[in-house]
Amino acid sequence: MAEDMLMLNITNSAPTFNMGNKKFRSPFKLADKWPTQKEEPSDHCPKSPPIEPTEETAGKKVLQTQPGKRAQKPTGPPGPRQRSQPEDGRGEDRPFIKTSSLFRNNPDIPDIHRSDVTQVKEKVFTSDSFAELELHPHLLSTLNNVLKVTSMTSVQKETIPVLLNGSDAVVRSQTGSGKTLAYGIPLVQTLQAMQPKIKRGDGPLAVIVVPTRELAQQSFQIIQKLLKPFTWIVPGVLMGGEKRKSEKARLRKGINILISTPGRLVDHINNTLSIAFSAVRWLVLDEADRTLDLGFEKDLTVILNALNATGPARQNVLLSATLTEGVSRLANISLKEPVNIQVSEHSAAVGTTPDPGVVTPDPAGPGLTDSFAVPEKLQQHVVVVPSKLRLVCLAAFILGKCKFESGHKLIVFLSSCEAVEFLLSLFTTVLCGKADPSAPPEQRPPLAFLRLHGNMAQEERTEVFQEFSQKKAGILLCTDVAARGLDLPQVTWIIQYTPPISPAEYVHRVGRTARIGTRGNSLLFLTPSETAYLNVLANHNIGMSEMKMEDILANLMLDDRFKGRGRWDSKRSSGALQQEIRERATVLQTDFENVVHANKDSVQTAKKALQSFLRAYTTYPASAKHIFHIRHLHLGHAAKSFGLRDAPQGLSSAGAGPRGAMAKGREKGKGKEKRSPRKLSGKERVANLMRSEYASGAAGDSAPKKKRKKKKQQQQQQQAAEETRGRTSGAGLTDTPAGCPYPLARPPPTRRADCVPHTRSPDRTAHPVTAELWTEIICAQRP
Ligand SMILES: Nc1ncnc2c1ncn2[C@@H]1O[C@H](COP(=O)(O)OP(=O)(O)OP(=O)(O)O)[C@@H](O)[C@H]1O
Repeated sequence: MAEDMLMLNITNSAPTFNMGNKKFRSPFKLADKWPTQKEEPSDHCPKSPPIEPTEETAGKKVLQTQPGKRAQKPTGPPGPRQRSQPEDGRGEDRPFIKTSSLFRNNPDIPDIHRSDVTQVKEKVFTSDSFAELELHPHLLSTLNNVLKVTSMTSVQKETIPVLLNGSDAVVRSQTGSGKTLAYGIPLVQTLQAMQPKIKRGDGPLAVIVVPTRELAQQSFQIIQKLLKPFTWIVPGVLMGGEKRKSEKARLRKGINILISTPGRLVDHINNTLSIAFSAVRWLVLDEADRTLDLGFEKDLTVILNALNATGPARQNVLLSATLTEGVSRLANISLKEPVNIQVSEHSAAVGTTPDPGVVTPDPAGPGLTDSFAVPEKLQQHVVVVPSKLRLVCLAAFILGKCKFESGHKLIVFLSSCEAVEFLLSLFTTVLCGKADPSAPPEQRPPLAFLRLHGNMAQEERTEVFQEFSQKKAGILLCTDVAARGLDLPQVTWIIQYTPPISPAEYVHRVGRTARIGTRGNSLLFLTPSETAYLNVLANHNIGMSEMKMEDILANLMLDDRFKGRGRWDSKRSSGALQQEIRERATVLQTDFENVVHANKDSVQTAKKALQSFLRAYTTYPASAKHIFHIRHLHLGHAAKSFGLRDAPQGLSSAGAGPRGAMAKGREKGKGKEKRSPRKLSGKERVANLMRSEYASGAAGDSAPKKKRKKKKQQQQQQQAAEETRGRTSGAGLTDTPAGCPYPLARPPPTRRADCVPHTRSPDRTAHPVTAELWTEIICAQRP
């Protein structure tokens, strides 16, 4: 990545800047960041040697300046000017900082017109009170006094009577609409009324399966509150990361409402003798589309086998904000005459104005029947940012919201655990800096960064989850492990720094804000080559307005730590302002690069983060490959968004980066003998990508290969035995309806669970599987 290079000389002033009615003084002297030439260079900030004025490298111009010399005027679109010595002579003893131009050689940003998508609407609240239901008076008072809810939400009004009636149900309603209570209330009402009274020793009467540990904890807490007056019913949570031994002890004592992640439940089914499902009357699959995903297919099959083997008639409930018709249809044929509950009005016709540039549904998309409702008070935005500018743009947005405004709580979604760790460390170092004790408190709101991803120890995950829940302001950097179900109060902004793997995941991510009728905002980052994704979202009735990158970068004008040449004042032209913004962005990028290149370890961390980003980029489903293809990425520009000055070498070995892809192509072309790995079939590819940090923490997830193989063999034997039991007990397989994913009422087809490789995706979360693909997989596996 031989970009045009600039030499910057950073002045050591701490000026003030006026914007509107805000006046800010930089809390830092820039000398805090860059030592003078007289100082010993620290690890953090290597001394830059004087550089020759101009050189040509690999056919590309490299511009450099020397103190007091004006840089050669660049051609092409305006970039940040070279830094010359300030006229007042300040900063003469500063070293020059080498940085490549951020604003050159970027792809054009296409015009995005306001979309003409009509959003699917859902009314959150009804005027009906819980008192209208015939609930136990203690349950009613718990709702009013402990949970502080009096009137029902729409989904609760529709769902509770159906479930109290004993029917199976498939429930779809928007995020944050109260689905947990929609199943929780009838569940508790039914169980408390059972005669003879439930005893702890009866074991599980209800099994609630949720995809993540945090959601398991959250659901457990809500059920626990509902059970307050009914002390004889014992709830319990089983989840990866917790001590199996203590879970086994709790299972031995008895758990009546069992909440679990799929993998950990399977772990106990396989290894805990005291787990018995003979009394189970309820099965709830929350976030059912995720749980029915191929990633959890094997786990769910084991769970259903165990439940079907001994249990009595059972009520099944499937819930999600994104149960597509395909998933519901497949569930319908497995459930016993389920009632389909869908709160949204499905009238929303999507305009198809043929103007060029207008975001319209993709005709090749899944069809309008798969439209998703998003909260009405959610303001959705998109910003198109060239790769090179992504890092500074995200930083500028965070600074704008969390440093110069107060009361903002942000969740930033990234595609890999490594990227989360990397950005946490980089932002903490560069953006937080040292607090200025002399600044008034309102001018230095804390930039509190937290992180949440699947590679963290469970204790820490729990701590972070609770800490962020209680915080009034802060930034949570996370992977999709936080995308589903989590009810984190007062989140004001959802930032999708890397686009979601599917429109459904988009809906769940943005659903962490604007919950239960409150206001919220979301911002989706796309690169110029990814803007077609807006059409895909439009196809699901998701529309948004554009935010300009320049407006986000303008937040840097509030932060004099990243001051440019120091000549700009508010009276000068807008061109000068734009110039200053660009200079500040360059200063900030330089700062990032200096931190990254401070030592070998930090460079290595950045490379790892880049590599994981590239790997995650290869996991978009085939249907989205025309938008998110690794070949569309410019490796050098992507590297810059990880604070790397150049495209790193050697990524090709992972086969992940564009170079990897290109290298393969070259090898092929030269007719080298080295054979490329066998091309995976669509099914294999999807299955390989399935496993992720959604995984349960079951032993198999982290066990070495040999151990996993042994475990797999054991599971196969066990399964074969279970199947034999199923056949002999008359639970025939032959009448399973065609296309049925999970015969919830009877055991699944022979050895189906063995057909799909059970591997972890490196960083990405599981792909949602389309109904068609699902049917294809299931049918292909039929004996
Ligand atoms: N009837 C009600 N009145 C007021 N608040 C409610 C009511 N029901 C639920 N809530 C609150 O709404 C919030 C969201 O509820 P919940 O987490 O169950 O939503 P959800 O539909 O499951 O969301 P997601 O699809 O994201 O999982 C919670 O804080 C819950 O306490």
